[in-house]
Amino acid sequence: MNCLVVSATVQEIKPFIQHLHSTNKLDFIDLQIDFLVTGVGSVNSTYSLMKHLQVKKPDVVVMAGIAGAFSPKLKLGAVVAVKQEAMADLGVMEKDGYKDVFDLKLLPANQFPYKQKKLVNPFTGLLERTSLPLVSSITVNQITAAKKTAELYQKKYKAAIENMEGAALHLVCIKENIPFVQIRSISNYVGERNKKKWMLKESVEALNKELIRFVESL
Ligand SMILES: O=C(O)c1cccc(C(=O)CC[C@H]2O[C@@H](n3cnc4c(=O)[nH]cnc43)[C@H](O)[C@@H]2O)c1
Repeated sequence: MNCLVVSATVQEIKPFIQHLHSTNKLDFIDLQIDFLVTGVGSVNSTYSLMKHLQVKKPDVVVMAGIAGAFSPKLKLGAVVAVKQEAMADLGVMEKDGYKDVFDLKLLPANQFPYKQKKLVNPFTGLLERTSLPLVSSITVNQITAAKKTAELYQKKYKAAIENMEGAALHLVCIKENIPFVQIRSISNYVGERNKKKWMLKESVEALNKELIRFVESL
């Protein structure tokens, strides 16, 4: 089995890479792992993923990264799997409020690969296999720093977390019919721009613990 592990930055999967170098577990199982560090954001991740898929078709793609949470109900360092993504900031801010591409009728809400405006992971077996809480996520180009925007997104998309690459993974893998899963660890709360409050080290540690457990279970 070929597994592609994808992240926006190398820092997010460094402990996983170090673990692979220090274990001989993979010598005894049929699992080959490739890494892809895409750079931050949907444009970078779409390009990198498509470029990789042109030369190699993995049996499973695992995106691993940190994320912001909308509610303190999700604790910093908690690890979740994403069941669906929405592209939250693709639209227009008008006098009477925010309209996304679906509100603007530029995209039909159920046009493949969208289902009710969302990019839903159809590989439910893989999601269950993570044994992680399943959440709804939004993907943004700009980290949401304003409380008002955070409230707008949370209300409109009923999202628990936000990140900057997930929708690209969902769109590419659904369209290419490649099994995938997205695992995220909570590093900060959305709307809070003080990076000193981000629990980077702890969230990366928690993320990698789950990533190792999941990949070794494949
Ligand atoms: O500075 C570091 O040491 C460091 C270590 C690991 C990761 C980073 C990043 O900057 C990762 C950027 C990545 O994180 C996602 N993210 C995290 N929080 C949010 C958020 O509140 N809103 C949107 N995205 C978030 C995002 O996917 C970025 O690609 C730094």
